[in-house]
Amino acid sequence: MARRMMSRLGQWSSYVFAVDFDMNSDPIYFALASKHSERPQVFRNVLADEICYSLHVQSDDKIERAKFYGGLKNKLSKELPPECTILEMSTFQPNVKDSVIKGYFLKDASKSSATERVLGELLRNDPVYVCSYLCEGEDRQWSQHLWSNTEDGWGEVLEKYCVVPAEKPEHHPSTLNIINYDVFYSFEDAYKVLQQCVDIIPESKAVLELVDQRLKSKEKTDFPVIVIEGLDATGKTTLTESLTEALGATLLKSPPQCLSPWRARFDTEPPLIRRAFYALGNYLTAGQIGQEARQTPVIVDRYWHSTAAYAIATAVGGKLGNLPQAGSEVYGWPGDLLRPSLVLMLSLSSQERMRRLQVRGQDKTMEEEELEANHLFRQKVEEAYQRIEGPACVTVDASPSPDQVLQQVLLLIREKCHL
Ligand SMILES: Nc1ncnc2c1ncn2[C@@H]1O[C@H](COP(=O)(O)OP(=O)(O)OP(=O)(O)O)[C@@H](O)[C@H]1O
Ligand SMILES: Nc1nc2c(ncn2[C@H]2C[C@H](O)[C@@H](COP(=O)(O)OP(=O)(O)O)O2)c(=O)[nH]1
Repeated sequence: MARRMMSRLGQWSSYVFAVDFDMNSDPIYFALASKHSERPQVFRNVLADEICYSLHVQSDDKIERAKFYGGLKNKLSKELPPECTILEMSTFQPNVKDSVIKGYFLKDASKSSATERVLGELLRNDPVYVCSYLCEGEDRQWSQHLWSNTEDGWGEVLEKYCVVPAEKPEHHPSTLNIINYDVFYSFEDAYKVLQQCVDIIPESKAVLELVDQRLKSKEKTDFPVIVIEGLDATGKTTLTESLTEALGATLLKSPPQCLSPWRARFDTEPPLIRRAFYALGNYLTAGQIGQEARQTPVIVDRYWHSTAAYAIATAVGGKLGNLPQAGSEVYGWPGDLLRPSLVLMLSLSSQERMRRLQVRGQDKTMEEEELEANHLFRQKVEEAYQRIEGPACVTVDASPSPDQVLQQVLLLIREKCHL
């Protein structure tokens, strides 16, 4: 396995390695070469005399890659010495979609053999991991050595490459694998992921059986379909309930009630599997919308915008500016997913939203924790919401009283949906 991954420099000369030393700045980019092209400052300014390792998950099966990578950080944090810093790392071909291999860069200041022992154990037990050792030679040049493991520990150096600085690519590596890894743009693509999970996640079978019985949704609906979107505690539940009453509408939500028994289970899975679950939830809801919109207007509490916005914001590392540009295909609407008549996005100041979260007092979901703790994540979710098209969302100020928000929204619906 290790040989296959790093067999020939030719295969790797087109790859770049990105290491996130700091969440709020660009990664450090470096490449491998057969000889040093210039004195690489690439690490001088970030590494003292630590020993560094790069650890990748290399498998042709994307479910296996997702599962191994999903559990790896936890494993490393538990087993490595505390002086060993674990940094996100991507190996990719600049601007080549689907080319990203995710891994970790370990800066080991522990001055002990514990790190090598843990990595050796990892490589012996799971051949899906590939590990390299980076060091600075006497000539003060950096090189990367692919290590194989043998029964009694680290084996001989398999391949040695020179580490040289690499240009910052046009697109942040985390944007290269969004399609069909973080966001699914067809029923088929999402369905296939859960089909491949049946052996490792038994609950997938029950979800697929429900999805197989879903109602087929039509392109056009007889009555308007209005989706209410927004961050947690912006007032979606309050508004959707009063709106349903005011319009004599049917209230639906995504993921639909029938998936509730499995939601918490899939929330613990890596993005590839979790987002496929939510995508299938949207298709189930679409079938219900199609049926209900024959008799009444339909109000939906979260739908495609939530699925795509949270997935994109979670996938894209680093700064807000790393999000794919507006107009990118990642913000497109799935061609086979029912389109609503109107999507309203409730907008609220952070302070008022936090106040409402506290007042509500419910447990916070993992993503709510993230939204609260991480201003940058929240900004990315809000920005991604705004960039999604087909239809785009219309922003509504949710800070007035519940009744004033309701009146404002009824006016908008009358204007846009002629209700
Ligand atoms: N317009 C409003 N003004 C003041 N408080 C509000 C308003 N709308 C909702 N609230 C209160 O804010 C809290 C959150 O509201 P709600 O549960 O409707 O938000 P939500 O968007 O559905 O949250 P989540 O997405 O996390 O379920 C509740 O305590 C609710 O009573
Ligand atoms: N509904 C929905 N929620 C999603 C999706 N992807 C991520 N989330 C996050 C958003 C929220 O932080 C969290 C809870 O969503 P919610 O639908 O408001 O849950 P609930 O609290 O109403 O049951 O899940 C998604 O695809 N759909």
